[in-house]
Amino acid sequence: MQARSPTTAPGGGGRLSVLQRHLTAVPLSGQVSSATYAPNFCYTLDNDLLTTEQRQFYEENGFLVIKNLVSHKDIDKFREVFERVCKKELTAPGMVVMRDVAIAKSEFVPDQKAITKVQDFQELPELFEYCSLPQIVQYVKCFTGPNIMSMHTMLINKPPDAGKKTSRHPMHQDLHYFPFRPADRIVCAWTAMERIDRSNGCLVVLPGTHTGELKQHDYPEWEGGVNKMYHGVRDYDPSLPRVHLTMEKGDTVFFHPILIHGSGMNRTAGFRKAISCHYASSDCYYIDVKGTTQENIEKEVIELALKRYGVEEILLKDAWMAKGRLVQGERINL
Ligand SMILES: CCCC(=O)SCCNC(=O)CCNC(=O)[C@H](O)C(C)(C)COP(=O)(O)OP(=O)(O)OC[C@H]1O[C@@H](n2cnc3c(N)ncnc32)[C@H](O)[C@@H]1OP(=O)(O)O
Ligand SMILES: Nc1ncnc2c1ncn2[C@@H]1O[C@H](COP(=O)(O)OP(=O)(O)OP(=O)(O)O)[C@@H](O)[C@H]1O
Ligand SMILES: O=C(O)CCC(=O)C(=O)O
Ligand SMILES: [Fe+2]
Ligand SMILES: [Mg+2]
Repeated sequence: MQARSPTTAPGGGGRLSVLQRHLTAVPLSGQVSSATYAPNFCYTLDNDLLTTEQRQFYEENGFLVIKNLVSHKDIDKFREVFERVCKKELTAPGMVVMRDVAIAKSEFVPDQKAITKVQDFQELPELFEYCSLPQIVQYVKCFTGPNIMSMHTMLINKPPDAGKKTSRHPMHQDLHYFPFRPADRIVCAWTAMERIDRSNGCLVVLPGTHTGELKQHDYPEWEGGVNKMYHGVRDYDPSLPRVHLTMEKGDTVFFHPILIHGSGMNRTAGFRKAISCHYASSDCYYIDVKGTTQENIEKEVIELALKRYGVEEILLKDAWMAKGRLVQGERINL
């Protein structure tokens, strides 16, 4: 097992509580020397899986790519299930099948290929299997701790751009959608279902932005239209370095919910596929987003719930409470 050496936390300020937490840190199994403590780590928890270098990388950058984590066999299975969902051979309560706005608002008769994403598949065991894969969950635990809930599930099928650049996903922070905290105990696992690079719209991240605050999000002013609820960060420093994550089939990136990220347009003829799950520690607690920057997304979710299910008087947190599922450990608050 590797010894954890102290490292410098990014961002600087606001680390007092983190420090206090680590002053009472438990030594890692088998070792009692001070080298086993990680006094300045706050975005990762002590664990037996990540190397010091991997922990340090996530602490500083807010993401970590693990190569070849999901087998091609599993991915091929998820792809087949997705195709059956598109053909309406499979369905599940709460699952949302979404078309790209350019297709949804055109005269084009949509076939199965018109689907841009399937969301909330927590009741479809054939896809939810992804969220329970032991090799994913063991990494998730390094960020959330042992009580793990899946909160948000997506299979993204980024279509060939219809010419209006609507296949892009604007730069955003996932925490904008989440009425639960603390942010550091939330993590997304996102697995490439094929080779993904700049040509088909890979993930683009602004390393280190996870140390910042949740920012105001609105619809970007894009001429060609924007997909429903694809809010973007109103303003971020455009001079910040961006990293394009080229990934091979099965590679998985774990990232922090405050990390600013998006994805580019798909310039190829293929449908770029990725599957993802956002996890949170069940120790997280719900917050009231009234009076915060998240009020605008709550309003849209409430409107949609009314339109789709006829439900009134719900809060953003009620929607999340309904779709969260325990993956490991004990369900505590969420
Ligand atoms: C960490 C989380 C990050 C994220 O998840 S960000 C993205 C979150 N986005 C969502 O959750 C949206 C999920 N999608 C949906 O709820 C539905 O697909 C959506 C957009 C409401 C459409 O619902 P359906 O009833 O299935 O579709 P429909 O064909 O009957 O159309 C109803 C009205 O909606 C419009 N629509 C359909 N797809 C759209 C799209 N992609 N973007 C914008 N508008 C869209 C459609 O044109 C129609 O509008 P109208 O009523 O004719 O004015
Ligand atoms: N005009 C724009 N306004 C807002 N966001 C944009 C704009 N153009 C691109 N983006 C967003 O920036 C991110 C990455 O875009 P970027 O231009 O770096 O990559 P790309 O379009 O995939 O590839 P390339 O740079 O090779 O054209 C995506 O999230 C995309 O949605
Ligand atoms: O383009 C993608 O696959 C990522 C989309 C994304 O970041 C999101 O849905 O939150
Ligand atoms: Fe995102
Ligand atoms: Mg571009």
